[in-house]
Amino acid sequence: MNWLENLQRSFFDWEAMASVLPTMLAVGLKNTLILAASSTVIGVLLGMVLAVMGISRSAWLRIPARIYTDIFRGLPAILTILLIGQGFARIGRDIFGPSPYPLGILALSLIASAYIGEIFRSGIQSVETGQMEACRALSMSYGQGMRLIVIPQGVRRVLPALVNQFIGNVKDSSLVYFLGLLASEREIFRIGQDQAVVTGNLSPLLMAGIFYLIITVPLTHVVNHIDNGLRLGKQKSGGVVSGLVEVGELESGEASASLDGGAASPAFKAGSLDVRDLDMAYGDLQVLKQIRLKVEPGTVTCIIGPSGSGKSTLLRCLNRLVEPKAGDVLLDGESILAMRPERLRRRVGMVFQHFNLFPNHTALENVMLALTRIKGTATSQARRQAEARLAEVGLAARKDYRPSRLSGGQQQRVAIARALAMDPEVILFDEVTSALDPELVKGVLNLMADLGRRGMTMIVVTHEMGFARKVADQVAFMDEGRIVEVGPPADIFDRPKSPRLKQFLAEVL
Ligand SMILES: Nc1ncnc2c1ncn2[C@@H]1O[C@H](COP(=O)(O)OP(=O)(O)OP(=O)(O)O)[C@@H](O)[C@H]1O
Repeated sequence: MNWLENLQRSFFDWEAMASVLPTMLAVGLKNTLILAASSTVIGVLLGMVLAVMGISRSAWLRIPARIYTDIFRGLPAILTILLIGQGFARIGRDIFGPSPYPLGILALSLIASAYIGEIFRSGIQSVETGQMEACRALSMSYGQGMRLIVIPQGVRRVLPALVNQFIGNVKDSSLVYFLGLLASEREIFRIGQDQAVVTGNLSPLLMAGIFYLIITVPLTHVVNHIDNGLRLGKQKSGGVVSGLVEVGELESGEASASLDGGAASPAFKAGSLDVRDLDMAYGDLQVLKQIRLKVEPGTVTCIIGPSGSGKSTLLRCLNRLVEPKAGDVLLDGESILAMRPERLRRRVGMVFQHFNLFPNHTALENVMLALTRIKGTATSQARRQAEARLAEVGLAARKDYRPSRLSGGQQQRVAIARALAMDPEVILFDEVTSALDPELVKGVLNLMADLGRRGMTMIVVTHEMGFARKVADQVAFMDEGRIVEVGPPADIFDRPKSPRLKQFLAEVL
């Protein structure tokens, strides 16, 4: 039993614990939190700068950020603290007085920023490229897209990792004691250690350990909570759609509602397009060759063809998500190459295969965002317009849902409402049903057919031959970067001329 008593005296000397408790609370806890919080705040600010430098296209920014990160992540924390705290002690005393805190905080911040910069950088780079594409298609500049969508999304994703970094700073703050703390500025560890010398046992240090756990354990639970919250999103409206059956029912009901509502809706200010000898290459790979295509106002043009024939690339040239190498495209007689891309994209909207909705915004916010931020529409008016657009696509009741709570078909209809809200003259649809479950395809195609009937100029890259035959005014067949045949659907599907189109139809029909 002797060893048990020994252990008890070493670790559980209640009197020693009770005597150290008030100092621990009043001095240690306060100072530890000051050290950890200030170094985390400075670390976050520096880290954000490092992250932006780290993803910059300029090597002059990227390389210094890399070197900084390698140094401060590679050195042991205690070495950095001693080098900064003692190396700059003289200057520190002249500027800040006798307290070693400012230099300690600086050292902790430099270390933290190297980690936080990497956390931010990976967060920002983990945002899908489609998000930036959607921003650009909504006529945002690169800077606006980064500021409004990509960086906030990246930062949200790494919030849990940032809380972990704060926990790291709480623990690393104990190293500042190596710089020799004033009595009034001792942090948790130093108080525990000093008192352990007085009492001759480890109980005050165990107490210090308990204090660290009191700070860090609840924080790890906060991390989990934040993580869950961010993943699920906040549900603003009352009803939560659950179960496949319900989603399926809503899908068909809402789709037909959109058709009914559509008939009464006003016509669009449809534009014309004239594609003239367009060439485009990715490096040495010639992807578009001498493309010529005329699109009359208020008509639907479907582009069909085998995979890799250049359909998507042609579409992307039309709103300059990629730049053609030669040729021109006239929008209502005006060269799109002479326009600012952002200006062009207000007039030529786009809907993507993978929707590219902004996941941290509700359906309504997705539709409103470009109106308020890019077009400068007043919030109340933008809200009314966005609600009307969502009603048009049959999703008025889902306006407060985030994309993750919507079915694929509903998400795609929100994406169509988002494109419509900009009042474009032309909308480009890039295989918008390819990523949908078969039972959801019909609702989206019905909506598109409805838009076509109401006079929207639409260019639709599609594998849905039934849709092309029924809805298109003209169908263009592409192969190996060329438009091989173009004409009314009846000619293309029933009287194909070229052997290549005949072969393609034989394969897909
Ligand atoms: N960003 C890119 N960089 C390099 N090559 C690319 C890029 N995007 C597409 N390509 C190439 O350009 C060619 C045309 O691609 P595109 O996506 O336009 O074809 P598609 O007809 O739309 O095909 P799919 O029906 O499979 O989507 C393909 O050979 C493709 O590999």
